[in-house]
Amino acid sequence: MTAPFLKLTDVCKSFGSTQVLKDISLEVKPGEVLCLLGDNGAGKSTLIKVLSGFHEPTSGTMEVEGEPVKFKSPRDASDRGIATVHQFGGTFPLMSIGRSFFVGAEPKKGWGPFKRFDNKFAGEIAVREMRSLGITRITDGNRLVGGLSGGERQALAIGRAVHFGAKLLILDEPTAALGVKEATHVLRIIMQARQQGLAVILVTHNVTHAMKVGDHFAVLIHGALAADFRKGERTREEITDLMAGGEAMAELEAEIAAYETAHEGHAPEAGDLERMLNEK
Ligand SMILES: Nc1ncnc2c1ncn2[C@@H]1O[C@H](COP(=O)(O)OP(=O)(O)OP(=O)(O)O)[C@@H](O)[C@H]1O
Repeated sequence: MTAPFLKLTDVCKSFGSTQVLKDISLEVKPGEVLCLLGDNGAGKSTLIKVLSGFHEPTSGTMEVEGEPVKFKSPRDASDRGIATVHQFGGTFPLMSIGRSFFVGAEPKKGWGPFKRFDNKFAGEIAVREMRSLGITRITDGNRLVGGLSGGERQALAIGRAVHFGAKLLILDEPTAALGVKEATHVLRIIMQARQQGLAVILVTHNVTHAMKVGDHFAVLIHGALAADFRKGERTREEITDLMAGGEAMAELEAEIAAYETAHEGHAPEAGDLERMLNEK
């Protein structure tokens, strides 16, 4: 059996007295897509930030390839092969494709004071990496990133991550702003990354997209892992219900809190509680 690339055990994250992540235990293996699902405010972004070194967990452990890790910065996470791609690809609209691809790691040509950015090389590599992800329409690395479609920008960002040695790709809502065709293309790129043996964490609200590419699913509700299951173990309706259930429970909790505030800290009586539950 393949060993996990990343393993979390009882990871918690609090900000002051607010506990945002509660005892998260999860793993993702090479060549596997883990879909992280959850409603707004469930804790998905916070979990991504913990995984990518922006936040340190308050407690719990993380292991990468079997070794315990403590990320002090995003650099530490990227040094371990964890790359996060955000919704719009995190690329720079006014840069050329080649320059954007190599930001922070610019290839140089010439020597001494004559050293300069090797534009031709950068453009060729960027175009080649995008081509390997199925983007064949882009042949000129001098084109501006701003002129690319949303899907092409995602491909550029993913190609860049792969080129610089990512082993785990974290994709944050990569299809959210895209049309159907572009979204399908991005899903295809995810499948390709998976085939190349990368581990992928796909964060999405879209159950249909998740079901198309996911091998493994984790649903967060109020910062806790409400469900963790593999492909085929739940139907689309069950997954959608789970996510919607989280929302309804949140409303109920808010009603109970409001009741307690209005009744000098007294919890609702059984009858009142039953009425609230029946309204859900
Ligand atoms: N720095 C912080 N300080 C205090 N609370 C925070 C902080 N960051 C996040 N939270 C809270 O943690 C909860 C989870 O937020 P998070 O952004 O992780 O959710 P999410 O699932 O990514 O939501 P969305 O899908 O809307 O982006 C929210 O209630 C949020 O207000």
